[in-house]
Amino acid sequence: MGAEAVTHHPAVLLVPFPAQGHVTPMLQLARALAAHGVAATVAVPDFIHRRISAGAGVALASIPSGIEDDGPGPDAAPGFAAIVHAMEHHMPAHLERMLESPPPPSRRGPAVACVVVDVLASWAVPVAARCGVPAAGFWPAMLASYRVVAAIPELIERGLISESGTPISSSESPDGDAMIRGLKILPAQVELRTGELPWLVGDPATQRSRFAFWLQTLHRARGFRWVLVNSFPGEAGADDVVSRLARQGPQVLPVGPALLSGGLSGAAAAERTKQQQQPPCGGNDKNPSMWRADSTCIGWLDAQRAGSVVYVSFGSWVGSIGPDKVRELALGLEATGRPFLWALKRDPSWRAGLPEGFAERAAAAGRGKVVDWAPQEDVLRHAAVGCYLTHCGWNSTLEAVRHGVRLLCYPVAGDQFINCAYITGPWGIGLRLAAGMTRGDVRDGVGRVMDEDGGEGRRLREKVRALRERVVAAEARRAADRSVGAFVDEIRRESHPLLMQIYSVL
Ligand SMILES: O=c1ccn([C@@H]2O[C@H](COP(=O)(O)OP(=O)(O)O[C@H]3O[C@H](CO)[C@@H](O)[C@H](O)[C@H]3O)[C@@H](O)[C@H]2O)c(=O)[nH]1
Repeated sequence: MGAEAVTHHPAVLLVPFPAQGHVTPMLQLARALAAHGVAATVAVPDFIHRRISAGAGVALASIPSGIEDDGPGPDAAPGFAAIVHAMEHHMPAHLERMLESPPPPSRRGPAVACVVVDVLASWAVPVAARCGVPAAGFWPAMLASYRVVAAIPELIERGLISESGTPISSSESPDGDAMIRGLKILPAQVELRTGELPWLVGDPATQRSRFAFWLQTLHRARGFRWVLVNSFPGEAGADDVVSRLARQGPQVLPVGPALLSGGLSGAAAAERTKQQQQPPCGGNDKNPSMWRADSTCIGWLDAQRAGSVVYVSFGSWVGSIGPDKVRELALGLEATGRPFLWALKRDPSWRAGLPEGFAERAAAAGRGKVVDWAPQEDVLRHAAVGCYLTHCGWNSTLEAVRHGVRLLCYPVAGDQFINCAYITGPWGIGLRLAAGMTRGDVRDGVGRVMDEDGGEGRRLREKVRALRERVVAAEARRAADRSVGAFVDEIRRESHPLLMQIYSVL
């Protein structure tokens, strides 16, 4: 059987975790790889495949998941347990068939030189190993949060957490909220409590199962030759973290600014950098969204004063903060007297807390707008937006930095506490709301972030603009581009004409 000649364009199959905050950066990574001559295919579960397009230069493949598509809005997204079940029990056989089936001659594609697996989609690592294809990890979040997860064995060994991930009280911290700073896992100026570790989500049973998920992920991550991280040089302590991790295992390659530039290299990146240095409102990057964004948002923003609007969103994949907090947030927004745009899922667990007639009242007064799903990148680049009240998801954080928007943080789960610690600590680009969030906290927090007279708001704005300059700077982009290039060179060297083949269309 004569295999079709393998060109010098190695084929890479990318497998994201199926949530918006993971699919978006994986598509950006695919574009960055394509810009380096890679034939990139992103393989997503069927229920996502139906909703998105990959963009020029990148192919999209569908993996049957066994998950029913329940509806058009973000409220219909499957939960963590359903996703894990599909990933562990339904999708592996399909991926294996994809990697192993000899394609018909008419649909033959190039050999798969590498499978790039979202660290949270570690189910694909054993599949790649069975098929003899090397695996690289992709961490779509900050390097620091990767480091905290990678430190789980150390945290257990030092007695800070139990074998099931629960924080342990000690004489130094009787409440069990010991600072992990002393372990130098994070830079000294970043404060994270053990109660804010990424697996402590939900009730104790959920926390234990999340921790078991992480242990399994860490075990499988040993199969990675490289880990590509969606970080950037402005991340305090990043160099130290990279060298610590390199001593432990896979080569860590920070590729963040390349993703921010949408996968451009060379002259194109330089041109984009010039555009980015214009005031916000300039760019035109598409954020491939799983749901249709409310098209009236931008017109509404056009009618608001520059820097006057509070944008509120808790991302795509965060459990509800509960009706009481939603209510306090709504009343707090009203109490600010400022216009607001709130992306709030139609899911009853989020909407139940809204005071009766809240959205209608705000709309009638021309003061506020509540939508299911906003065109977030376009919103954040709009001159009317002066503050983003955020859950601190990593993509949202990057997007706010990219467009120079100050943050008011209400982290809810996972890596969001770590991101928040950077935002409010070393970067100084936002403030944090108290966990007990009352309407007064919201009113005062928004007031402080947007205050121009007292200086606090001005200081935050200067800091976010300075960070933005560092992140979009040509040198930062070149560094990320070099990381992507080095990775592509390695897989190009290692790829072999007789490696497995995949369907070119799948
Ligand atoms: O109305 C909306 C709301 C969100 N978005 C987009 O959705 C993405 C949300 O991503 P992110 O801010 O990272 O939040 P999540 O989707 O909740 O992401 C999950 O994955 C991230 C990456 O691992 C983690 O940092 C988060 O904590 C985790 O909740 C961003 O690109 C937003 O622009 C919209 O387009 N419209």
